[in-house]
Amino acid sequence: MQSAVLTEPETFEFEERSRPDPGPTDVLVAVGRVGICGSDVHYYRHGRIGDFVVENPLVLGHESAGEIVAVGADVEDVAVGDRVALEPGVPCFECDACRRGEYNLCPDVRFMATPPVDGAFTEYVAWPAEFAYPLPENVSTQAGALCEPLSVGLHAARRGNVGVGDTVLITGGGPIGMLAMEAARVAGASQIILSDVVPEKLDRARERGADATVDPSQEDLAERVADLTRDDGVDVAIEASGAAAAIRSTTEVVRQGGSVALVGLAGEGEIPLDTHDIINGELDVHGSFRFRNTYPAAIDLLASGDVDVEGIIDFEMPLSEVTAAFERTDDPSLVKGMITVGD
Ligand SMILES: NC(=O)c1ccc[n+]([C@@H]2O[C@H](COP(=O)([O-])OP(=O)(O)OC[C@H]3O[C@@H](n4cnc5c(N)ncnc54)[C@H](O)[C@@H]3O)[C@@H](O)[C@H]2O)c1
Ligand SMILES: C[C@@H](O)[C@H](N)C(=O)O
Repeated sequence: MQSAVLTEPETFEFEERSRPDPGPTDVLVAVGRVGICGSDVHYYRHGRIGDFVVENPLVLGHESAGEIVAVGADVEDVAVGDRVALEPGVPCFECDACRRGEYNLCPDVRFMATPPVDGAFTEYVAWPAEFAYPLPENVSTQAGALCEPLSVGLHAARRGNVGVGDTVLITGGGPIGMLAMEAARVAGASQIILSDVVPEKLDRARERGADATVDPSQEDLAERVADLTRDDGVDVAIEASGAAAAIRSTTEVVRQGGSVALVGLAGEGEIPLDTHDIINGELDVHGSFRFRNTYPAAIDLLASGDVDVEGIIDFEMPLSEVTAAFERTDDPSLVKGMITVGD
């Protein structure tokens, strides 16, 4: 099978590898679609994300879906021919985090496209059947692949305790912010404000249902939020930009007793937050790391049509053009690129 392998920064090489053999509890999936995530682009450009360093050739891509072509001897719940979305993080099931049910926090998680675990820019992937979720007929393979960033959004909305009638500010209109918006809406938010510094992202957010948008490079975010909320502040802020200024602003724009979900990763880990705002206002500030128990909900929401993920896709390109596709993601007006593998 053909695999696109990152051999050094900004270099994909195509390698002919043998198809993996599924273990007894695995499925073998013919990959159909793989989204390009910001972390893939970061590994491509820099060869590392923090402590995760690409020391050996690595297959990127962790937003994937495809069709099962073989199953291990002990697999019962899925079958050859099923189209499935692959949840990319497989935890150990033994550590304290796993036992608490917080399997996204498992220190031994094997997460696709995170060194040294290969991802899905390849023709076939063998993956535990438990982490392969069948897609109903009306959910496309593209949408199946985007269950992954949708899951990040769903987890953020859960971590931020978004509830019925809430006003929610989402900072950042990349794929995570756009899909956090979908998640906030289905969690019951009645007013969603999205901020970004790229005008096309703001247009896109309004087209996708944002009630108001703010460009913090052109106007004062806290003032706009005050205007939009009768000086109250938002109930929940979901930070999905990773920009230091946006992270800092979260505690200023949330109402007393409101909550903040921090998703975006800043280049620098330490960002000053106003602890007086947090203490005096009894703000709940939550980290939101990847996701847990979201794929079934994501697929149900896609099948019912309650959320849209396909509308964030700007382009699809074949695996053979993976380098050009990665280069194209530099355009800040684009939200999501996708790789087509196979037919
Ligand atoms: N916590 C997690 O589990 C998790 C998972 C996936 C991604 N992330 C992180 O979430 C963030 C968003 O991911 P993405 O893929 O959507 O990234 P992205 O880079 O595509 O989107 C970020 C958006 O933020 C905008 N932005 C920049 N400065 C801003 C500001 N001051 N105010 C508002 N918006 C601003 C950018 O224009 C861009 O549209 C990244 O930091 C990423 O590393 C975290
Ligand atoms: C969660 C996933 O999308 C993210 N890029 C990560 O590697 O953590």
